[in-house]
Amino acid sequence: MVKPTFFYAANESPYPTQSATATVEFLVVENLVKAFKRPDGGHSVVLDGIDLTIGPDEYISVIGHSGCGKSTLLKIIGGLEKATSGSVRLEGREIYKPGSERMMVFQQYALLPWLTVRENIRLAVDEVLNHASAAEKKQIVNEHIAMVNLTAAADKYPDELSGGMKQRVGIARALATRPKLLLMDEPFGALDALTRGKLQRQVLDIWESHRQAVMMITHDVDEALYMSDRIILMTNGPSATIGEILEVPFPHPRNIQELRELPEYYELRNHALNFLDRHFAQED
Ligand SMILES: Nc1ncnc2c1ncn2[C@@H]1O[C@H](COP(=O)(O)OP(=O)(O)OP(=O)(O)O)[C@@H](O)[C@H]1O
Repeated sequence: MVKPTFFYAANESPYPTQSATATVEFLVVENLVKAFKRPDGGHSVVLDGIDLTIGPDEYISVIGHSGCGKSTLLKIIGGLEKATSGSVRLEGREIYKPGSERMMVFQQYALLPWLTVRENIRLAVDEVLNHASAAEKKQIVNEHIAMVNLTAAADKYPDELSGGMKQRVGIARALATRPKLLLMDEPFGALDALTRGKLQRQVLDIWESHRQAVMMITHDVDEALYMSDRIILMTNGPSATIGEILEVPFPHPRNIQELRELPEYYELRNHALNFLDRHFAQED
């Protein structure tokens, strides 16, 4: 795929406009269309021709204006929603229902309130890693509780936890089942700036040491630049598609303060913000 040069004339953008090809094909989305039935009997086309290829250890962010279809795309990849046409293949196999190799983390934590932190994570591990021994499962649960710094809160119930702690449980729960693909829908969206920064760092630490494919929806360009390898910029709905894909060339592990010193960081940031402004203006 085309590498950004960072300095280009306005009409000579080096960024691809429709599709991206990762070096190794892991997840392949091809000509994906999603239409919802309207109450008047007609159809609203939400996603119109999404083409995307993601590698097995890539961190991808998806950005676009509210309502353009980001969550719908994530749900189709998660198997929670069916495509109207087109295909989604994971390691060559068509996706048509949820599967344990794909785990989702939502903005609202979706924890079971009558179970403790440990029990919430254990339940998911029991469901997915059913061939592991009891001792192995216990170790996996403890390891993931420690990864997100929740050992001291392991026996607390969700309503005894802060929002950031609940989100850490949701992330630990998803990671503990060892999915090949982690799908996160605005995972830090409900958190205050300080908690958000800490949790972004924790998720990056985990990902940098246990690489897997991640697809994360965010509204925050800085978050996308800090965390991901590529940023998918969606056009506005209806009939949204991929407008551009930005490659983020900074090596991991990343340091947010160092990134903020780089002119390239601001080139990419401005490019993404200008893309969003342009599309917002078109909608008006
Ligand atoms: N089950 C459904 N039935 C009908 N329309 C739906 C359904 N789910 C989503 N939509 C519509 O599809 C469009 C895209 O919704 P979606 O939630 O995917 O957008 P989004 O980009 O994730 O938005 P946001 O950033 O606000 O979360 C919206 O117009 C929404 O109303």
